[in-house]
Amino acid sequence: MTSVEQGPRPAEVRIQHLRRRLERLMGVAATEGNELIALRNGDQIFPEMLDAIKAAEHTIDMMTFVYWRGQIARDFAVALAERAAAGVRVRLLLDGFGAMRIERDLLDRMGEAGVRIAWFRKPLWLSPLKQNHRCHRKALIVDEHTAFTGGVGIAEEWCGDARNPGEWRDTHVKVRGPAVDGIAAAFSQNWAECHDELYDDRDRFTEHEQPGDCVVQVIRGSASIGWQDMQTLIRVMLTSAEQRFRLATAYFAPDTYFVDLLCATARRGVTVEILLPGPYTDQRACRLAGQYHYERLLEAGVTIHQFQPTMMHAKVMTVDGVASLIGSTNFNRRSMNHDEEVMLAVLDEEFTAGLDRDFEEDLRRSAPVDPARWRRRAALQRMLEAAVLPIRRFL
Ligand SMILES: O=P(O)(O)OC[C@H](O)CO
Repeated sequence: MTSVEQGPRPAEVRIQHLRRRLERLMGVAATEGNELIALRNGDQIFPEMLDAIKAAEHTIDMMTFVYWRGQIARDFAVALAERAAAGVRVRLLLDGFGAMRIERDLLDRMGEAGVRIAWFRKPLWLSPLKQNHRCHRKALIVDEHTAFTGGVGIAEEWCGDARNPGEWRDTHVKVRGPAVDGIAAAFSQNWAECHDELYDDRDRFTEHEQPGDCVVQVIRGSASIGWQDMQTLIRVMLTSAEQRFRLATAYFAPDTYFVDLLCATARRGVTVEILLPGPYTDQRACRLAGQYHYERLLEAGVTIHQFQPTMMHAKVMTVDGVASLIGSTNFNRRSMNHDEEVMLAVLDEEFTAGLDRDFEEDLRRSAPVDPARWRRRAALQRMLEAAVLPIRRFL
């Protein structure tokens, strides 16, 4: 680890060191020549995804944790069904828990059009041991050369531009280039568990072009007992930070290891900024589990900001303005221990600067948690924080 006292090194040197560190510790080669476009909120995300689906000529693979209701849920179903009816191979992988609220008629319509739909670990069909391990990845891969991943779910909550509580704040990314393979593999890994057919003659397996400049490593997290790759990835990013570590997450409920690591990172002089949901969150127990740790984090110098206009649902981390993580992983035990996840490690100053600008814009619509006021919080709040401790490993 480089000590903060040594001062900043040129960005390209840090990027190269971080790249090699990640490649050797994760065992996954980074790819070059990727074009990445960050998409902010449903207004940008959904039209891009739907346009890509409508332009598909060979294959569409889509996986999602949330597939709920609303016009956007219908728009996706209609677009997928239309392409399947036109002869494109369309595969849709739905998490058996997260997508339970999908409307029956949409499933029927897609099925009749030829969309191959598979359910990942439908709760009642499984042993209790597997039910805790969900498919939380969000990925869309079109014609093997364009992919999307990030935080978005397919539901009306994600529509709009985070203007009010009905429009959640999220970030997704559109990827072209060799990194698409890693995202496609995240789909294939989970699809293989649920379906006999892994590929067919509509998969062309053609080479990727290099349409951009981004270096990207694609990391998959899988349910396991013991230490997980997703934990290693975040640990490397935190321990590599020399100046600034930023985290935006929907669900903040880490184990004590990661709380300690955040504190240690701040204590060695790195600016650690955390952006979390404020008054609007759909999982209060998870928020309480995270709030249990606020006092220690604030004492260590970590700043915590709560997003005010609506639910903050993005899953983004940036390091020193040179590298970023974006994907499906929340900063909680569920993402780091229990669920299938996919995260892009992007080693690129320009892309990271865009995410940092978004972060700063979000901060302007957030309220900081004041350490002195937090220490004086109500006894009831403290009791609620303690009350969720027994279930925190599932949050
Ligand atoms: O799990 P996420 O981060 O995809 O968010 C969806 C929520 O679980 C819905 O409650």
